[in-house]
Amino acid sequence: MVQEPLIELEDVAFKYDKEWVVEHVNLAIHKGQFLGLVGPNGSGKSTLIKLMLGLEKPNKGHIRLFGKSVKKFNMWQEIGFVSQKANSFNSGFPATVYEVVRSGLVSRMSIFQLFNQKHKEKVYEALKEVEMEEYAHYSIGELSGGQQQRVFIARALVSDPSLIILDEPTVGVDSEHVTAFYDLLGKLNRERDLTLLMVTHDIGTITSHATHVACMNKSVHFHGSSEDYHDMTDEEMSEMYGHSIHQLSHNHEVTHS
Ligand SMILES: Nc1ncnc2c1ncn2[C@@H]1O[C@H](COP(=O)(O)OP(=O)(O)OP(=O)(O)O)[C@@H](O)[C@H]1O
Repeated sequence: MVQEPLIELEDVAFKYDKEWVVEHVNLAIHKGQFLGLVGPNGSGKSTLIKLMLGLEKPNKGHIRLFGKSVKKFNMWQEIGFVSQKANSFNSGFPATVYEVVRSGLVSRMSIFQLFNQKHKEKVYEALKEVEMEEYAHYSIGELSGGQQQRVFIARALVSDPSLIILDEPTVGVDSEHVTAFYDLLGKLNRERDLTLLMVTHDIGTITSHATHVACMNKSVHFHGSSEDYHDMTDEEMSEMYGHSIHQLSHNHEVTHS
């Protein structure tokens, strides 16, 4: 039996005002995939994520999560979200790493439930998965950008989601820690069978970690395996990214002109 996609977009279009920012998007993300969503600035990637999370409503088309229309979807504990703004705490922010991760459990609990020993174990399990156990009692603001993002992955993991969506999570992460961050995501994808959707500008890095790549510029111009993405010609790449971007080399590192 073919499994239903965890996320499915069918001919989705959206505009904030008069101009369409997302057009004719068809995209399916299946269980076990690690999909990198790339595209130039302003190409609609974050908007697409907002549509998937039900934060904006499409003007046209259909969005299904776990086989259900996003309008009726209520299993939000199945979807974790890590944003690019997560790592912006200053050093005085009054929460420990433990408290930040534990807050990921709140949506699962009724207001009458108290945090118990089981919840404590779950928090430590999640911290262990991101190799941040020994930082449990540090203030979140004391940590580096890369460490804070690991804590936010733990916060997303603590409610045992099937899917985590990340919107440019490496913004603010030192370049020497970016690879380790991608390695962690790759490990969670393979060993925990966690499905990942990640918006990123790190075109070179994402293709060596993600199983699939989707490139968008209002609509999706390419969606396939990372291997197929590597096989694209320079002409196909330039066409997709438009004239404001020059391809520097065939490993798909691009720069803006
Ligand atoms: N709240 C909003 N109201 C009006 N227009 C918006 C809003 N948010 C985004 N836009 C516009 O929609 C278009 C798509 O923006 P979006 O942030 O989705 O692109 P993006 O691909 O995520 O960009 P980036 O890579 O720079 O983060 C842009 O032209 C942007 O200016």
